[in-house]
Amino acid sequence: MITAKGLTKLYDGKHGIRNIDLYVRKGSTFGFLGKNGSGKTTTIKILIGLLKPDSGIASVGGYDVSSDPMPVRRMIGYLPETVGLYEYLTAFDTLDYTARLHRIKAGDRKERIEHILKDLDLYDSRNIKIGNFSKGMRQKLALGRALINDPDVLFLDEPTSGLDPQASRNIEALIKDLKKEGKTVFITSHILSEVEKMCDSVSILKEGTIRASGSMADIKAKYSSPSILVRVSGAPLNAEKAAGILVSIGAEQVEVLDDCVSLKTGRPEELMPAVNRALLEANIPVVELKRMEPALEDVYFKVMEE
Ligand SMILES: Nc1ncnc2c1ncn2[C@@H]1O[C@H](COP(=O)(O)OP(=O)(O)OP(=O)(O)O)[C@@H](O)[C@H]1O
Repeated sequence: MITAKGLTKLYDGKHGIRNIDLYVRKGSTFGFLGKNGSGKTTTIKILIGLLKPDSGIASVGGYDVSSDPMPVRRMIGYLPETVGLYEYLTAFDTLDYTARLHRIKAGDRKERIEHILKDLDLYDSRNIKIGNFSKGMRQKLALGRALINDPDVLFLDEPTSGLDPQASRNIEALIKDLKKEGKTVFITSHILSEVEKMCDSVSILKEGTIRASGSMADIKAKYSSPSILVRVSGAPLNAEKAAGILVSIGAEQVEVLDDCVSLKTGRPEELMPAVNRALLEANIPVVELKRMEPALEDVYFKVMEE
């Protein structure tokens, strides 16, 4: 649905993006990760036709973004990183204004706007001026604006940035619903736990180039490994003691976390009986012993270190 080949855009011969290749499957949710200034917004702006690349090609829904921008514009919705809303307009009028810009017919406009306001849980606030809206309400309304033309593809630049946990969770749920409706969603975010829950695949940018890409499962398998978590009683002394014992039986990357010891291993099932046995022999009571899956955060920091 979204493809990019060799996208390069340098602002001053140095900063920007270099040779970006992307592929986002129709109906999937894609996470685009990277530090501040790594080039996420630049890439999004090129993909939606707001910025011309120095070289490379991008297409959305099979249409070349540079040479065929109109069908691309019709099929996309964009939530910018910085949301600009008119403070003196109401929520309804904000969406009405955007609907008119999209030339949505007068007869369809009211129904479409009300449908979106209900979906976003903003219907009761439809006649309130934006100047009185909280940050979470503004973000939801901006998302509503991006949805007004019922786009097949959504580009969301940091959709939950600066929101409280409840507002973030609401946006997250909305994004999951969009995926269920079959929409393709391209998200940038610094909140890795959210990306992990929402996205099917990710690319990680560093200094303008992609350093890692793949499905969530593939990228975790490539850049991280599962771990074993052992909770012992009698912490902290026993936890420290347990860590020493685990190192002595050949465990790697052993870490003490309060009353738990974590160790990374590519073969947790094989190692778990040996861990249990060694701690029992040392008279350290094991309260819990379980396999932990790698987190996207582990992958991200590993890629950043390389
Ligand atoms: N209009 C511009 N003129 C000059 N340099 C720019 C411009 N826009 C972006 N840059 C530079 O290009 C690089 C990439 O910026 P970009 O905004 O794409 O990063 P980002 O990953 O979206 O960052 P953030 O996470 O902070 O939003 C940065 O070094 C930035 O300073």
